[in-house]
Amino acid sequence: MITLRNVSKTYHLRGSRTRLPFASRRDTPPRTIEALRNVDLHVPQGSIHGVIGLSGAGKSTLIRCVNLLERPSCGSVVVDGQEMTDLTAAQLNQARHRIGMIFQHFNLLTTRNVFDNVALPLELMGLKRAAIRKRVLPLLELTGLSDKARQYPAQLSGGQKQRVAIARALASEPRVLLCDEATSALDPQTTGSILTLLRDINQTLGLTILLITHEMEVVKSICHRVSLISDGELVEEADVGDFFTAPRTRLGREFLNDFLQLEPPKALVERLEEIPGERTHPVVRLAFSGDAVSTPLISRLARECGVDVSILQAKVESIQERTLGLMIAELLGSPEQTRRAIDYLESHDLHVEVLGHVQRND
Ligand SMILES: Nc1ncnc2c1ncn2[C@@H]1O[C@H](COP(=O)(O)OP(=O)(O)OP(=O)(O)O)[C@@H](O)[C@H]1O
Repeated sequence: MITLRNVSKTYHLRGSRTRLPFASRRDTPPRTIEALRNVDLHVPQGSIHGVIGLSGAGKSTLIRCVNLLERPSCGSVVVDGQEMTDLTAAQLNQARHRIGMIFQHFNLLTTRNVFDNVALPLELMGLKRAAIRKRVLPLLELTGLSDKARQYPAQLSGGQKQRVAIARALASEPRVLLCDEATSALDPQTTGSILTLLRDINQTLGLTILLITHEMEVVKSICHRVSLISDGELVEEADVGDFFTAPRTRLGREFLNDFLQLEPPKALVERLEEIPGERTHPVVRLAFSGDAVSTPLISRLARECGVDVSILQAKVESIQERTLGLMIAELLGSPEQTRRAIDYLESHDLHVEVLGHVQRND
């Protein structure tokens, strides 16, 4: 439904030279910022795809390139089979009816009530008042705003404002919804209700959703797939369950550890050595899902490999329909025994990451 191929975006900072003395302008190259570099992304129809990254990584630029609010410097943007970069201004206007967008700060018109905010895109499309009513009323129902139709944005909570924005984005019956940090201004409970609404819309209307966020909670709650953006490049892409089990990049692991708060104790981290020695034992991070969650693997590990397991931290997370177990543990035994223990865990589909090795105290 959305395909970006080799998309780059460079901003040229105009005016950065005009403040310089005239004689030096010629010798000072214009400053440029490469906000996106060679981005490839495919979001299939009906899926929810999250792009997560730190501030300044290029998330907003990326999502704005999809509906050409930002025109890419090069590359191809195909939405619903249409190459967006080839369209004339009038064609682009038409194409944007098929691409709804919501924003962090809602962008509602303060002088219009809820009904009229939702009606706005339909008025711009030239629909008659009766046809507009026919579209708007079910949308107010869908977003839980039927009793707020005559209220103005100033009379609404943040969550209600975002519901209005969602209803407005859906008014032109888009095939795609772009969400630009849609829950970042909301408290956790309201965030939850907006995410539930987005998931319902995705399921009932089959709407394809591309969202950008810096919150792992958003990715965990509703996304099917996730991409990680860093310095304008997509550095990792995975199914959400796989990403939470075993992120492949250092940045991915940092996001996950921050979110799960699952780190070995600080005193232990200070003693961690990279290279194993004769008298060290490994500290491991284990991630397991599916059958492994309910299997007594740790006691079997002790029985079958002869190692003791000292659990430092453990957690069970629900990632949509999947249960994910996470643990940080020391494997206590000889180098041969702990090697066998890691092989045993991997053969039972656990993801094992050796965080380092600590000297034995005995
Ligand atoms: N209109 C612009 N002109 C010049 N530089 C820009 C413009 N918009 C964004 N940038 C720069 O491009 C880079 C990526 O910005 P972008 O807003 O896409 O990041 P982001 O990941 O959305 O950040 P945040 O989460 O803080 O909003 C940054 O270095 C930013 O300063």
